[in-house]
Amino acid sequence: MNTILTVTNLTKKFGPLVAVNDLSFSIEKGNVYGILGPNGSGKSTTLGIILNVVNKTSGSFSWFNGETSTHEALKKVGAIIERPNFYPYMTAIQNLRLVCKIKEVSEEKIEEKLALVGLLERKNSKFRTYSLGMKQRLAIASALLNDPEILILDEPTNGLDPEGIHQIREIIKKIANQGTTILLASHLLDEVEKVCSHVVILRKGVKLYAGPVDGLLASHGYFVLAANDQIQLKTFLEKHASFGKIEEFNGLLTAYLKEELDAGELNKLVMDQGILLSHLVKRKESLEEQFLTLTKNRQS
Ligand SMILES: Nc1ncnc2c1ncn2[C@@H]1O[C@H](COP(=O)(O)OP(=O)(O)OP(=O)(O)O)[C@@H](O)[C@H]1O
Repeated sequence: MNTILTVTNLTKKFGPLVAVNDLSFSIEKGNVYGILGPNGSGKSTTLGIILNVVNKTSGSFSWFNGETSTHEALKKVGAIIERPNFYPYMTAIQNLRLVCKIKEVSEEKIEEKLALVGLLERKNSKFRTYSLGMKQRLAIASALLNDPEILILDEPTNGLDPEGIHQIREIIKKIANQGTTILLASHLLDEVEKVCSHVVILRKGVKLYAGPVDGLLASHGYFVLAANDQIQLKTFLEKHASFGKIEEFNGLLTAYLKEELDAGELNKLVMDQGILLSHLVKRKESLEEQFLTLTKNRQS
């Protein structure tokens, strides 16, 4: 594995408030990571610490297996953690030339990066004439000028309209497909579900889950059922090893699976018991439902 970042037992306190609480996770090359959590869960603070703009209280983090100093490592990191800020009366291309001078990188990638974010045709327009979405896309182009190993984005679609949101998400996917590792903070479940391969879920600075988005989605799901003899059906399901919790609501039984079982197999199993189903639907919990379950179970 090619590890880009390792965070170990990271804690940040602001006075009595623990903004990040004993957080550990790692980032491997080529994946798209989301840090997901509601407002105030510690996402921006975590990004600030790994980018050396916020001091940690305890714990550690190490870039690229600790092969270089953090200062050197951060030259291989592209980050947008604030609202895009460029000179309003300068054009996109003039602004990016200035960024190249400041970052001491060559200007040769400017047009390529403007094309990547769909701004090549507007390269000679002044920054002040840009929409918020265009400003955000210019910020992404700017962060990519030195072909960083990893791109870090804090709430990249905040404040954008649906079209702007869609454009940014498509650009993030395109950048990821070119092999750049991405870490983004978001409070939007569907954003993480649509864009990320991996997720770290935070609540009040505490990690609730870290791993593949698919892993979180790979619960075995549940059946919603009704039968001619509901009591017999419930008794059968309670005894069957494939099922965990069984709930009854509005004349329907919800039976949560502990292992894979498809609807056809279940139908046959209950028919063999002489039970006739009048309702049979198999569903999976959405990421949102799983997220709510996770956070509900940990309420302090
Ligand atoms: N400089 C600071 N001084 C005091 N408290 C702070 C400071 N920065 C952040 N906090 C607090 O730390 C907690 C985590 O904030 P953080 O901004 O990291 O959360 P977040 O998940 O990024 O949320 P948001 O999306 O709202 O920014 C919050 O309770 C916040 O009020």
